Amino acid sequence: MPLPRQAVSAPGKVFLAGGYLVLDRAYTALVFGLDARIHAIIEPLPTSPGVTLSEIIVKSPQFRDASWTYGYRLALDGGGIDITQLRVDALSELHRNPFLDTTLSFVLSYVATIASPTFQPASITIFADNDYYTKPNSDEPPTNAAQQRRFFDFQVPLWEAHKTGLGSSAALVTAVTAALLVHYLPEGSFSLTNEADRKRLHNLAQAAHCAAQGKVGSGFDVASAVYGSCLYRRFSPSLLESLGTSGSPDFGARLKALVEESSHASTWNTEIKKSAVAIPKGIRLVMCDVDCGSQTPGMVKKVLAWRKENPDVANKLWSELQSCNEDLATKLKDIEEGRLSDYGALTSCIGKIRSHIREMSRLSAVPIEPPAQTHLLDACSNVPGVIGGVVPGAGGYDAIVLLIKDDEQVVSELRRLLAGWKGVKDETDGVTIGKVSVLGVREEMQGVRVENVKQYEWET
Ligand SMILES: Nc1ncnc2c1ncn2[C@@H]1O[C@H](COP(=O)(O)OP(=O)(O)OP(=O)(O)O)[C@@H](O)[C@H]1O
Ligand SMILES: C[C@@](O)(CCOP(=O)(O)O)CC(=O)O
Repeated sequence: MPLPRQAVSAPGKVFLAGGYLVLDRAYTALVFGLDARIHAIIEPLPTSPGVTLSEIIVKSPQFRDASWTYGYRLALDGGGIDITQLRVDALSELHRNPFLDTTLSFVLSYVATIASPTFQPASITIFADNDYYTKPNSDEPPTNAAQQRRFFDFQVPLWEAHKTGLGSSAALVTAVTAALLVHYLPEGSFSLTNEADRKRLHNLAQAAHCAAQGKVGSGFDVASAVYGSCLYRRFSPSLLESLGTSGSPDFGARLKALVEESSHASTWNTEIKKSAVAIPKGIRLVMCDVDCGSQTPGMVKKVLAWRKENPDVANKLWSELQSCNEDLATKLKDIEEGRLSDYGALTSCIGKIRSHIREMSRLSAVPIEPPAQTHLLDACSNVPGVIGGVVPGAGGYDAIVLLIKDDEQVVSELRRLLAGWKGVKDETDGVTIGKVSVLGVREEMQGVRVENVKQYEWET
């Protein structure tokens, strides 16, 4: 019997408070899932009668040249499943997508340890909600049918698309991992609504995402893709140290132990508190995309080097920032649960967070909240109904996030302000921020979920 066509989706994120601090387990992050999701639809790949293929095809139809064909086979010495990207014809170029090939090799290696290591060929289609990438000429009304579809046709290759920083790779890895598990694990042995199974998904997606990135970050983006909005404390990076690379002897067994936490050494100490976060009724998040962009890895390195050289100053500043961040989470919950009604308390809390972040920027000489973003945040904060805003995550010139009264009038006022926004040139680093646009996304509490596959029928 052929396996059914199934779909899952995972949310993007906005990192409201705790950037950099969260790299150290002593601190936490306040992360919100967004209603912009990455969808993965998986189905058997039809083959001619009598033909056996070991092939998985992944397509991203919103982009040009975005089709990846993989062959798979059992590696020697328990090394898991080897994945090889195949050239579909002699003339086509091979465009690698490390997030896909690493995810395939990790998930199939894991499945092979608990089910049959022979996999039926499959096809996976990826759709990303439009706000993950800046729309070309987004101020102009869509001109053709392709651009009016639910999933916009960006008409460029993926590497030319401008990301808006919503965590596309983490949502992609999480959605594809979940789709493969739902498809290949024996019926009844995995469900996205079962807590223990979500944990397995989290562990596997974190391991694959870190391997694809070639570094172990805090993992907040994969955690929010799996669990949605949460207060997050990272796992110890040493957990992943002994995993080794896919294909190395006994990789499959080590991966299984890590995913299933079968020993003390492979038990994840991640903390996810969903009950500690809320965006109260009457308030919403708004993201404004700044068409510029920063180099997060370089910024992280510099901030960490500054902290290492100045531990006393840095730790004092980080403790103060942590308590402001905790205060913000508490105040949001207090409003949500009726213990506080004054949004002014949130405004002052956000003001304190920003002033600590600017101090960290100054001391580390890293443009976390650079003057151009200060100018933008201040102007937005003066719009009636805007409670306050920050540079999310690593900061820089990527985007800003605002907490506002949940009222269309406030969004319209913001759009009016930003339509004529002229960034000032930053004297320190010479950067002028480009166009700023309000994205359509807002917060969402729910993490990864199964989707009704019928909704994509007219897209594929
Ligand atoms: N729609 C898609 N289809 C296939 N692969 C995608 C898609 N969107 C993103 N990716 C993969 O994710 C990579 C982008 O990941 P990266 O970590 O650089 O960005 P991000 O996660 O969106 O950024 P940020 O952490 O700033 O939010 C792409 O190069 C590609 O490999
Ligand atoms: C700086 C850091 O704390 C956050 C980076 O966040 P973002 O990719 O800018 O959303 C790094 C990390 O947590 O891995």
